[in-house]
Amino acid sequence: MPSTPASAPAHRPLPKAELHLHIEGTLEPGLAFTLAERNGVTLPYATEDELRRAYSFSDLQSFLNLYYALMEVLRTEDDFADLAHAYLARAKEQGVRHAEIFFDPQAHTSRGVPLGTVIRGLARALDAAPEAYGITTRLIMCFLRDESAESALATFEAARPYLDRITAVGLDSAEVGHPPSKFQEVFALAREAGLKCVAHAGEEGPAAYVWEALDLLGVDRVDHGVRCMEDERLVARLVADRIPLTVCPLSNVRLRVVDDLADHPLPAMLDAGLLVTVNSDDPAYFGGYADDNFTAVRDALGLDDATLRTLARNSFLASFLDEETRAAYLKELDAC
Ligand SMILES: Nc1ncnc2[nH]cnc12
Ligand SMILES: [Zn+2]
Repeated sequence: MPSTPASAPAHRPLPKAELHLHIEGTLEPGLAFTLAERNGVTLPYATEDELRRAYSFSDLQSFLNLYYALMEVLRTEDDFADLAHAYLARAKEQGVRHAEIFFDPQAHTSRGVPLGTVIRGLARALDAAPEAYGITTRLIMCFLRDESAESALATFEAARPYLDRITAVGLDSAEVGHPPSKFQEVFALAREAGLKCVAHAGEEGPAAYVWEALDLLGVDRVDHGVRCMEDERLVARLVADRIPLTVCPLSNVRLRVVDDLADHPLPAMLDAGLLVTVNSDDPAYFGGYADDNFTAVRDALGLDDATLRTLARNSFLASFLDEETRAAYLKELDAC
């Protein structure tokens, strides 16, 4: 059972950017019960402990089933603002200076929660973040790949009034059987609108999906991407084009993408020259936030301080920050 750290790391964490973080995946059991009570929702678990005992996953789908079910408690603008505030407070303790945050609009609109409620609630917390937590943020709107291409297109059209709040579009949810090619049209529209593009690819799905994300969706970053290591030509392409990969080590263990953290391909990915970053994915479910992932790979893989610094540096290099802010964060890292 995951044990979410109750307090800040004992050491002083390196300044870093979090680039792969689903805001809905930061819903801790305590907040889930608070919101359930506030909104008159009955959860199918009697206590927080009972809920935590459900956090034992056999694959991505088994996690997604619980992830979508718990979203039932998120109903109002205040709920989304509280969720984001809770994440930002944790992120600050973990040395996160910049966060590029995914949200899943279709998982809310399909339950009758208007898109504007989701975006306004999140935006309220993110607008307060520089002053309240010393964290800059961006929002990334993800399409659920196990929903239809038409649903993604309708979601993008509904989001047009809010595009000034959105930096990029992404692609997540159940990967196998839902290749990036299914979403070519909506990604083309997003690029036309000036948005950046990212996609989950090569988590459970094959290296071929990473090729499609690059060639058909024109992604600026690949989320997860660990299975690129099965295709030498693909690794060469990712290295040559300096395409960042947002790797999530604790997630990969919990969702059985790797058997054990000690077997994680992260060191081989770094050795291959890939622009790798370390991130937390759904930290409430996978047992750790950003710095917990850094600490876990340090301990399991024997990474030295220089390598951890490279990972922190990569996180800023791979971000969608403007050059001036990026340079300021890199300077802060160098001085740390
Ligand atoms: N690890 C993951 N992979 C795909 N979709 C997700 N949605 C939330 N977490 C995810
Ligand atoms: Zn993810």
